[in-house]
Amino acid sequence: MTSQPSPQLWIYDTTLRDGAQREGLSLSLEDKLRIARQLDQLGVPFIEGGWPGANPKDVQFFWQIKEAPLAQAEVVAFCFTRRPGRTAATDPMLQPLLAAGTHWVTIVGKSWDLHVTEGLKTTLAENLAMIQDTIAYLRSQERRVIYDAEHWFDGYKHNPDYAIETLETAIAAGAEWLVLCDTNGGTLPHEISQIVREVKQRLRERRVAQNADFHAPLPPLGIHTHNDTEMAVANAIAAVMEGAQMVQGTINGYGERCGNANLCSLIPNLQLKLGYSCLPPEKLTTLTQLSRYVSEVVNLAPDDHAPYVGLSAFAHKGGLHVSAVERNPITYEHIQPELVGNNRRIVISDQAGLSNILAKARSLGIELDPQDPTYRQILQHLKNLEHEGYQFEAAEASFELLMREALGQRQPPFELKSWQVHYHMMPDTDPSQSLSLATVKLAVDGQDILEAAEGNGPVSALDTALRKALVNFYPEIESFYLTDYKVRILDGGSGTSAKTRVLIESSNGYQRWTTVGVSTNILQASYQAVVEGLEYGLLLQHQAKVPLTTST
Ligand SMILES: CC(=O)SCCNC(=O)CCNC(=O)[C@H](O)C(C)(C)COP(=O)(O)OP(=O)(O)OC[C@H]1O[C@@H](n2cnc3c(N)ncnc32)[C@H](O)[C@@H]1OP(=O)(O)O
Ligand SMILES: CC(=O)C(=O)O
Repeated sequence: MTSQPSPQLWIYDTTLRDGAQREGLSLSLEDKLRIARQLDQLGVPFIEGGWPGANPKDVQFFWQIKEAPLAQAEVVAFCFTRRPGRTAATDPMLQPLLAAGTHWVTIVGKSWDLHVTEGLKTTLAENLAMIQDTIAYLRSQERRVIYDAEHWFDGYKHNPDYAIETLETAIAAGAEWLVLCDTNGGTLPHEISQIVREVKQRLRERRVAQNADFHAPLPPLGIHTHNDTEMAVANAIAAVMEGAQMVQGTINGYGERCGNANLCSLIPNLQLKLGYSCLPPEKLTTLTQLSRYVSEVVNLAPDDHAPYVGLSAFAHKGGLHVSAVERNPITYEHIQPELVGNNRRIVISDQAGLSNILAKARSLGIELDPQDPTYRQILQHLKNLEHEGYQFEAAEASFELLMREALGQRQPPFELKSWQVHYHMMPDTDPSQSLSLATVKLAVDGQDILEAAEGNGPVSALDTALRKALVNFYPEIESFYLTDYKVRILDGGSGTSAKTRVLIESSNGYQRWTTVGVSTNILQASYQAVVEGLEYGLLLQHQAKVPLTTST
């Protein structure tokens, strides 16, 4: 039996145009070029680069792409129809569009009569003329045209005959794709299905009415959805199930208001669940990397809980889940994480069972004997510490140290004898000018060291004093730095004597690790997290990471 080839869908990415309409997201020219090249590598066939003429950056983007073309993707330039009362050939917006020099252009036009009369302040007939004139002019200039029917679904609900007429006009003028847009994002999947079905039927019926062949091909339909009802992905899928062949969306769902259809969810849904061909399968495995790359470039924290590509998308925390996943991953995973370039993670917390400990140990390179009572003891110790306020799911470095200690394989690089911090604040002075002084007394290999350092806060003074004391013994400490410092009050009801949790993220420039400290004294909690951060960094750096072994 021969298998059917997967039906092809055309992915149209609009991260660089509609994605950039998200509040709080701003792309430089360099950012746009970098993202375009990554999308090209991913195998996305259409990349909407921007609106040439709307701003200088978008004009430059297309120049740069002309200088150094992409490997495979079509870069598309976006624009609206000519304005009322002009001709396309003389409309100032269409000249920069042509100057962008792309093969494909996308023209957005009005479908909703209300928008024509209220938004454009023109007549329904003039709107049809704007669509016709603009597309025909661009065709005469040898451009291929994708027609974005703005507010399609709202327009169709209010005045279906007029909405259909706008599409007929776009077809007659030479549009090669008709993209139905849920611009306000308020449509639900069942409405999308019904309207797309009706549109196909009505376009065919009009052909018959015009004595044309009912079966003669119509331009294929596309879908462009917004997420105002959290339905953008579902709505795009509903349209595809009714025959839409182009799917517009953005990486990580960035976009105006609540965003656009998230391609990082949509593509795997279409390809892995519904059997459509969107990207080469080997490219799909780079989707997670691309999602994180784009969030890095746009400087927005990645959504850890994003389906498919989020850090937690395949993270297992509950002991029962981990136990089952260890036996067979499909028990709690809907796909293999590797298919989208993600990976399984086991989270350590008070929700853990022995399976979490064993799995975490394995990820550290140790095969444990499940019968060894030490692991039950580690689990109990972990649960007791979490009860006191520790949080190990965010501090895996501290958990590894805890596990090494329980296995008798922790070798602290120094012994603390004592430490003190003084905070010096003069009345009426700028707090940023105040100074803290820390002194630490340590022993390394039996040698006592006394060191002091100043800092603009007590934690920074303590951190600096520790480093000064240790740097002669461990010069690599100079490459360590703190990348994040988070404080959480655990029992606010206790006022100033509340218990505090401090999480510290450290880095050596190419690895990051997080440690935790808990105390009623914020300095003690910070000290604990700082010291474990230094110890873990040394463990990594020295490769003194002696493989752990079972103690039995
Ligand atoms: C659904 C979408 O996401 S569409 C894309 C929306 N994206 C953006 O708007 C971002 C880029 N936009 C811009 O930089 C600017 O808005 C520009 C350069 C396009 C236009 O700027 P301006 O000329 O100052 O106009 P403004 O932003 O106030 O928009 C209103 C004008 O657009 C016209 N207009 C709106 N939609 C259309 C359309 N589909 N076809 C033709 N003209 C339109 C209005 O009639 C109005 O024209 P008027 O000022 O002559 O009455
Ligand atoms: C074209 C577009 O971005 C929209 O209608 O939402």
